[in-house]
Amino acid sequence: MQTHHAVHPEQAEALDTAGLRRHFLIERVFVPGTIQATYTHYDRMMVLGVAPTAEPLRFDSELAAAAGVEYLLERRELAAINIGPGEAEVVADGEAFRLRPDEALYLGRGTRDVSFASAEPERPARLYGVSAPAHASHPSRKVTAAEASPQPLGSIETSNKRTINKYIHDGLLPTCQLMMGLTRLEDGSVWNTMPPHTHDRRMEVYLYFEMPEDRAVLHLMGRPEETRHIVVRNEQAVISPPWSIHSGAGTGSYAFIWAMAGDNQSFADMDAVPVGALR
Ligand SMILES: O=C[C@H](O)[C@@H](O)CC(=O)C(=O)O
Ligand SMILES: [Zn+2]
Repeated sequence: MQTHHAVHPEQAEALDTAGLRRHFLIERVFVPGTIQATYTHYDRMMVLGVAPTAEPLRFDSELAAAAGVEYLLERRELAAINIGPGEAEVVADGEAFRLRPDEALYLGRGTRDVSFASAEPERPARLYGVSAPAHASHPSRKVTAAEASPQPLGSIETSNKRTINKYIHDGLLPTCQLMMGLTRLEDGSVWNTMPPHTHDRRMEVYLYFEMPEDRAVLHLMGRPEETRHIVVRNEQAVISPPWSIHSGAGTGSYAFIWAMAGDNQSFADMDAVPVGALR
């Protein structure tokens, strides 16, 4: 398990490229046949890359130990989206969920025994998950792509034509903290979240994916008046501290999964930053 501590903006502004990458980039989210875990001290959000091959995978005791409990979800909730290519079979306390690519799963606090399998090991599933502390137990459930109410956003003129899908949010199902969605850019569109925003009340993590190996996203972070960039490649995640913008331009199109935890669950609670205010 990797640990990422919380960084003050004054420290971040003094970092070089390697330092920014060490603190904010999760370089290897998926390793076939394993569960990769990153513990962040931003709202204690955990980032999980679950990549079952022939054998089902379970959370090991190291993860529960990191949270100081007997089993990982004893005092936590979890949300995950299957990024494919194959279907996933998740069994949570005896309840089976089959997830096609672009389907999500929410597991409530108190879910003790969870196993993740690929329905066809030669076409494995990969589940990208986030977990945050939870004060109450809400029902576990699957969320389909249609339920995520795809919403078109942006335009060709501003190179940001994309569809935002909201999978985990309070309009659809109750969670304690977690919000999660998937935004997919159209061919030829490269910008996400420009004009950018901050939301000091919630941290956010982006997983960039659906990119060929030679593609990159120049992810923008930092206080609006002190921006920096991190070059992010396929299936890498980047942590956005509460004081930071989180935006990016790709050398081609891509998709990204955004996930948040913190003080409120109102998607519209953002502090917009006009382009003219960026430095
Ligand atoms: O706080 C919300 C997030 O930053 C994302 O939802 C932004 C996003 O999906 C997009 O602009 O496409
Ligand atoms: Zn945001």
